[in-house]
Amino acid sequence: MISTMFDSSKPVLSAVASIMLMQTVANELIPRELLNFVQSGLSHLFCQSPTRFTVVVEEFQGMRRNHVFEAAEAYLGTKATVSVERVKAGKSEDHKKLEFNIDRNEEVSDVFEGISVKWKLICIQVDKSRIRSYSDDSSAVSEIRSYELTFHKKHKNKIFDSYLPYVIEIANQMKQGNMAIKIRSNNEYDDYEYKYVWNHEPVKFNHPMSFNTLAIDEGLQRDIMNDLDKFVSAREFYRRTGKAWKRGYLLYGPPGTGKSSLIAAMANYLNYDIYDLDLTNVEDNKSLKQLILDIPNRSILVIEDIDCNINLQNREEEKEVNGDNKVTLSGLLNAVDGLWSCCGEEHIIVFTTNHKDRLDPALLRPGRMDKHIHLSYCNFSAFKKLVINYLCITEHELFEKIEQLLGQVQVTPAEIAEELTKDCDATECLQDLIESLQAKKMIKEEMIE
Ligand SMILES: Nc1ncnc2c1ncn2[C@@H]1O[C@H](COP(=O)(O)OP(=O)(O)OP(=O)(O)O)[C@@H](O)[C@H]1O
Ligand SMILES: [Mg+2]
Repeated sequence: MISTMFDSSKPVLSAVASIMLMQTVANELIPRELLNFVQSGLSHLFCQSPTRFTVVVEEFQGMRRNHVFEAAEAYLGTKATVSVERVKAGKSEDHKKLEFNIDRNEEVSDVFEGISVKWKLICIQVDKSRIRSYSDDSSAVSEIRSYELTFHKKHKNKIFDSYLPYVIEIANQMKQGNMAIKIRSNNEYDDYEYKYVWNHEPVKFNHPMSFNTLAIDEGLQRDIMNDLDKFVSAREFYRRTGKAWKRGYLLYGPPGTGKSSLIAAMANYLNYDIYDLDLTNVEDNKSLKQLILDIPNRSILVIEDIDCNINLQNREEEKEVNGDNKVTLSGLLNAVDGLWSCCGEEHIIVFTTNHKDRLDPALLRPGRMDKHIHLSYCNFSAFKKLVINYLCITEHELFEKIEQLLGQVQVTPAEIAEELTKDCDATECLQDLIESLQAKKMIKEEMIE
């Protein structure tokens, strides 16, 4: 709840006298905590300058936490470390970084588009037995907290229309950035609904793959990263054009070329949660719709091996083959295209396949998946990246030979990674790799003959 207080311009003597008299009476009759609360409000009212305007942001709206309070708390935490002398620090298991909060009665100054504002955390101690408790547990609040935001009253509109929304937006971004990535899959059977749902307890996504460790062609990597950057900063574009803020990627290529690794790198780069959809656990199109609707903003929906996961190849036949009770390709396309056009924001959809040629043309049509990314066999630039990751070297006399062989045989990054993880020194690893590449080359030559 945000409430506002106008400043009184003139402290009036008689008013003060009345207050003193009331105070004496009140001391006798009113609980001390409530009195403190009233006193603090009154003194504030009389001491402020006539040009100031104050917005009070209370921690609770009825029984619920106030989102503006939470946003202010997160936003001011970062400001506090530079502008006040005492902060509170904390970190929970779900968070990647430390979080800071300002302490009670601390003031934090901020400047927004040339407007100076002041925030203050007001805490009123109360006896738990005398107030309605905000939570059931024994650590129920024993103080009433609120932030007071004070500024020149001529900036009232700007503060309401731009500054407070800005604080909320920044707090949201910080919250997203600080949350550890989670992965969910639809492998939890709901005994009441008789179907699989997203597992309630998400698993922490600890995959270390990043764009620094992913070994793909440098140009391709730059292109993908630019595409992701453009996507996340395009809120205004999507709003203006009325398009759903989502982007679809089709990753295709042989096994072991890094499709799943690229998904992990994307999730780590964007800090998005992963929703790994197993189509074999989806009963019908209706369940699919529900699963997709349940995916929150800033998530990546992954459907791996789309070609062999389910019979999605031929839409003409799908009615006869699947009837109405199964997931069909059009059901999938409608769920992805239709639903997300009206619900949610910042969704990325990734399909992977080893056989792009087996996919229904409806999936490949321009505009369906925004970007088709071909992950292929290892070239020399990708190899050098793998060597840096696995052997921590950037140069070696055997590189020339390897570069030559990589131009002659097809080998996946996964196969090279396997050679480089052998328990031996760099030279031995590279020699073993050369031998295996030469063996591949011989097999290839024999097949041609
Ligand atoms: N481009 C790559 N960069 C770094 N490591 C890679 C790359 N490709 C594969 N690897 C290594 O090989 C392993 C398997 O790769 P990954 O699972 O990403 O392949 P995939 O293309 O998804 O294969 P599949 O088609 O079988 O699902 C990874 O765990 C990683 O160690
Ligand atoms: Mg994979």
